[in-house]
Amino acid sequence: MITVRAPATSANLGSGFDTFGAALARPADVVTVEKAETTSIEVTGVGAQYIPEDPEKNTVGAVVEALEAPAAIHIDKGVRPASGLGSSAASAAAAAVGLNELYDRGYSREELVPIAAKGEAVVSGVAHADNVAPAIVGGFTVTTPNGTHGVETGVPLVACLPDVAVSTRDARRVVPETASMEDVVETVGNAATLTIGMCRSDPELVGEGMDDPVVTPERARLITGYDDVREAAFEAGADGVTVSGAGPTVLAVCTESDRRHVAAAMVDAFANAGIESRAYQTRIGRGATVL
Ligand SMILES: Nc1ncnc2c1ncn2[C@@H]1O[C@H](COP(=O)(O)OP(=O)(O)O)[C@@H](O)[C@H]1O
Ligand SMILES: N[C@@H](CCOP(=O)(O)O)C(=O)O
Repeated sequence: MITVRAPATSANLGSGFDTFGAALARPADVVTVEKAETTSIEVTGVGAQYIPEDPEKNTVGAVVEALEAPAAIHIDKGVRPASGLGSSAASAAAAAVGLNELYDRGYSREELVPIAAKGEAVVSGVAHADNVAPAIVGGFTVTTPNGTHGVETGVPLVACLPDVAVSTRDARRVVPETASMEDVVETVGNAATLTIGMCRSDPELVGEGMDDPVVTPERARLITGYDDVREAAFEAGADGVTVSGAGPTVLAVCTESDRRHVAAAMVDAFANAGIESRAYQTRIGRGATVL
């Protein structure tokens, strides 16, 4: 029997749609896998009532199939589903790492990324790998069809999760199909700035590179109170604010000394908009860990 903890993740980080991702030090899913003749899945924890135990519908089922690794699987959810915090990816990433070891398949962490991404196609229709990559590899990751590259960093973050659900499948429908050259140039500049910021563990530079004129404005419309929460976070000292993944979590980057104030300001702003929320005071952390 093998138990793996895989972290929540924040994808896109504004300027890196379907490409950038960051592992969060908390929260996380804990997945236990044990060899079995046929696959069974049991889910407990946060939002378990909304998660299918049918292997055809759960993200870990696609991983079992890809690795040809039938197992009795227990998922203890720490990452709420439909959160924008890579909930579906956390389970898939933990299962990929656990089953690879259980069946001695010999894949490297980077090689497990496209395998775990097959689970994302089950829930959102697209095998986007920007959540599973940091959940498996850790740190800040850049994932393209050529593979995943990551850097370790401990940049402080606040992930403020409002008490509403946004499904990634629905939120992908509002993504524009085209962008102007002006917007492309701005996005490339911001993405490059953010990447240098991550390499230097510099929250100010990361925040400067988080803006995106194409996808985020459309996604933000799906989150009641977004503009006020963003403004409140900046007033409390945040260096950058964006939608985490497909939302509804709002992600802020800041210095460690400002993190508590930023978290409180974001929760207050959501409350003023009539929405309860929970702010995770966290940082960029490690990928999946075998316990
Ligand atoms: N192991 C799993 N963990 C979380 N959600 C899962 C899992 N398997 C299937 N799902 C489904 O995936 C959807 C949540 O995924 P998604 O919309 O991508 O949100 P998130 O941003 O939290 O990953 C829900 O409909 C949920 O039932
Ligand atoms: N790039 C994807 C990321 C979805 O992240 P999630 O945490 O909301 O599942 C997208 O933006 O659709």
